[in-house]
Amino acid sequence: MAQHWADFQNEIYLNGLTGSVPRLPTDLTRLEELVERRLGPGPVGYVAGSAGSGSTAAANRAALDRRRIVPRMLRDVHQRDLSVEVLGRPLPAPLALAPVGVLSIMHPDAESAAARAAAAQGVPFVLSSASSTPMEQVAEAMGDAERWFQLYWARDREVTKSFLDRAKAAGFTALLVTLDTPLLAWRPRDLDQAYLPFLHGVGTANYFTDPAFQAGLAKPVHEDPDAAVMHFVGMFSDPAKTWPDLAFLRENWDGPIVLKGVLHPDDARLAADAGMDGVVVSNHGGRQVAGSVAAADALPRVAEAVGDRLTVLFDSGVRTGDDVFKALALGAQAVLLGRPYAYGLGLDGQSGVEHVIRCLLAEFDLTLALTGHARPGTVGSADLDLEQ
Ligand SMILES: Cc1cc2nc3c(=O)[nH]c(=O)nc-3n(C[C@H](O)[C@H](O)[C@H](O)COP(=O)(O)O)c2cc1C
Ligand SMILES: O=C(O)C(=O)c1ccccc1
Repeated sequence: MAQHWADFQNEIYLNGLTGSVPRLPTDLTRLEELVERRLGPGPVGYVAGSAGSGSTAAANRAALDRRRIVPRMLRDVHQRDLSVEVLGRPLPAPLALAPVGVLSIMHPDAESAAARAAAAQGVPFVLSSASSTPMEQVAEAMGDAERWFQLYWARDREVTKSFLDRAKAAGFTALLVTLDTPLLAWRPRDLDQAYLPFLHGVGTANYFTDPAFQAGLAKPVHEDPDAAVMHFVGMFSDPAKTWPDLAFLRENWDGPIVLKGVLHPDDARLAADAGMDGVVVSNHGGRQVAGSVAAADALPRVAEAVGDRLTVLFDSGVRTGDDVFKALALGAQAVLLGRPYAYGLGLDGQSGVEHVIRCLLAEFDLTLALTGHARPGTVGSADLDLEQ
């Protein structure tokens, strides 16, 4: 598999011989501006936006930028292998695509295109509960790649049970339960543009096709779609949940369960005590708590607390191959990527997402090589400058 990313490096480099530039930039931080030009301010505002005045999203970047890598020399890096084991399964690289809801605002093929891209590159795709396409349909697009399902833990127990049953039947193996969104945060960019896609029914496909959800409606969805949307808004998450409630999920899901949105080491310990298999250290890409600790600052503290008991994954702010490297050095086993692949989707559908995955992993592969590593497993805190 390592060869695969190296082939892409060669392909992009050899373009230089013929002067043919890549279809999309290889610096993934440039995609947001391009997609804004293509799709306008509404959809991009929703994806790029974050909580409050954006301080958490900025802190996520600052915490990654602040860490500096100290490269080592003469360590035989001519052959590299990016593969890792996560939740007991082999992955070709320490990367998965994060659950991103409402993807049809970026591209009509939405989650199916992103899932096909992930499958083509062999990386897991985490399907959001709030997808624009029903989970059964996306699962069909996923081929042999790992299928992970993100659960918004609904107020209605019957809907949660139905989602778990459907996800199981559709071949999803791991469950990521998002804890940081009991309510949607104050997001001025969306409020000021009056752009809230789910109020128009985008991202409700799993709910509107669900018999348990339908049972809670006075009239069928097609007879009163506005009432169905309001029902979704009121029940998709539940601010009354507490730690003992996790027993219900543990009883109703056979595969690994990972809690997404853990930032405090004590919460990570509670996750382990509740029989969970992992955590995603994440602040939802800065979209939930304005003023929150940067995810990369929380990561080493969580890894220190539970790294020997739980799988520790990371997201929020990853944009480059060296960010992936830094996350591993801070204690993550793999990272999830959010906005950049949504922008790739907006610019060029499935191939745009594939471009993003290939660029990120080609750059990560080079970062490994240039810092003296032949595989991700040897990366650790000794690779970072302790002064930072
Ligand atoms: C437009 C958008 C929608 C999202 N929807 C979900 C979702 O449905 N479920 C979820 O757990 N996280 C969701 N997230 C958060 C991502 O899973 C992830 O935590 C975040 O995007 C990572 O940060 P990054 O975008 O800086 O990579 C969403 C993020 C964005 C940008
Ligand atoms: O926008 C988000 O961050 C998110 O998680 C979400 C929640 C509900 C519907 C769509 C997206």
